[in-house]
Amino acid sequence: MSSHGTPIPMTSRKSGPLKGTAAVPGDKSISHRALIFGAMAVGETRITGLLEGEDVLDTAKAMQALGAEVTREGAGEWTVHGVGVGGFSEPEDVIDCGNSGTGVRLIMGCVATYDFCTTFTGDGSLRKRPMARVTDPLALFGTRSVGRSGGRLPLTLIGAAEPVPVEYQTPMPSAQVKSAVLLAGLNAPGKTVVIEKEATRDHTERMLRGFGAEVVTEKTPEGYNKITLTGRPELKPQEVAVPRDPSSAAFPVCAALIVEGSDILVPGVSQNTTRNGLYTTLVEMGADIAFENTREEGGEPVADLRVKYSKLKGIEVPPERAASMIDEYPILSAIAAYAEGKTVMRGVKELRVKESDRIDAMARGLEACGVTIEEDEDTLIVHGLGPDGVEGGGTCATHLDHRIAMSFLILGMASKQPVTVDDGGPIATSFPVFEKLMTGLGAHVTRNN
Ligand SMILES: O=C(O)C1=C[C@@H](OP(=O)(O)O)[C@@H](O)[C@H](O)C1
Ligand SMILES: C=C(OP(=O)(O)O)C(=O)O
Repeated sequence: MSSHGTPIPMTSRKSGPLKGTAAVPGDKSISHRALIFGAMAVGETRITGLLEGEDVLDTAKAMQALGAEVTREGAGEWTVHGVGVGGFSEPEDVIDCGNSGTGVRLIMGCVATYDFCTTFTGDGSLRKRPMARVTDPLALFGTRSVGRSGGRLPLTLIGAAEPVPVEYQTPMPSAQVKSAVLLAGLNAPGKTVVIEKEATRDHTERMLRGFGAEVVTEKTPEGYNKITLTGRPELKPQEVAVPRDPSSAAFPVCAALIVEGSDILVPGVSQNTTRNGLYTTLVEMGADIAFENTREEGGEPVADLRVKYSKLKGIEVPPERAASMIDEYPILSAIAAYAEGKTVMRGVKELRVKESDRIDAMARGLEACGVTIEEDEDTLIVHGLGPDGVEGGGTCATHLDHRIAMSFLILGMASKQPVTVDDGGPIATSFPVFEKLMTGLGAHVTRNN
């Protein structure tokens, strides 16, 4: 279900060998940022390959509400006439970010250092997610906020009239929190500093440099990342070619690994070390993946992945890898059911505050499909049943979470009984062509009404 629609139950069942090319859509993180930075540049930014998923479309609307001109020119082709740093105007209505944590948290950063008021809301999932992790550091700039208990949406930000620059160490590994602080720092004088203990995706830093801001990343003596941004730059419009999304690529890649006889090509998968933890993990599990034609696309290192059906073995995923594959744990836990032995995922408590509590959602759905799991606050362990051992047959609750929906639909492509999800609608937030793309490879996935 999208923010306001009716649920769309979907079912997948044992599929023939998957063959062909899986060209997944544009990267969600980079798409949000291309629109936001375009809106803050002076002049016309051109974007190609933009992900036209609901999350990103909500960010496009928000940029319009703040005064930028955002136009769709063709499939994935967009232009943004930016207003320059300091140029946003007070939105006339509530900003609805739908299902998107990235959208709402980055846009909170954008408006935090403007002398005006912005009210945010979102769908039933987003209204449950914690926002104090962003409003706390924004308060250091002088921004005030009033939200529901626990800092939940709907929430109003009263921007700082005379912002001061900030130095902040993020208490959890979060690119959204880091980015919110850096974005607020754009309209503050002087240098804003963010320190992160564990490296998280670095698209904000890379792209802001591309738009002409001064952003310096150094290592502290303890080995932490220290990012220093010089405020009030003039951002120059760019041509942004959005690379494909490695988090979406994970679904056809993992499907090919568990569906017998599969052999697919997944072009342009990011090798950015802040994003590619899943691929390292899959290789350790014994996946037959060839990384071909390594090159640069849209400022990101990418490779074409040739993926073949593989006998997987369970492993212990190093906790320090978590940030680089945080959105991929649901699909990893699904295919871990097909491995020999157990797959241990520790240091993953951030999964509990995503679109759903992803540890709980995966645990309950896997159990409904005959898989034994163990969990605690920060851990998920899946006991693999081997390539032919997964029963399936469950109906899995997706809790308005696209990655949970897609993970269970992939699970059902190799299980003995079909797997149903109660609502595949949220898939449109990040991967609107999922069903078409998977069907095109030979997978059996259908809507039930
Ligand atoms: O900055 C981003 O684009 C994102 C950061 C991550 O969230 P956290 O910052 O909450 O870890 C990730 O889960 C999300 O899908 C996208
Ligand atoms: C966590 C995710 O997104 P967001 O936080 O932007 O809602 C995701 O896409 O898996």
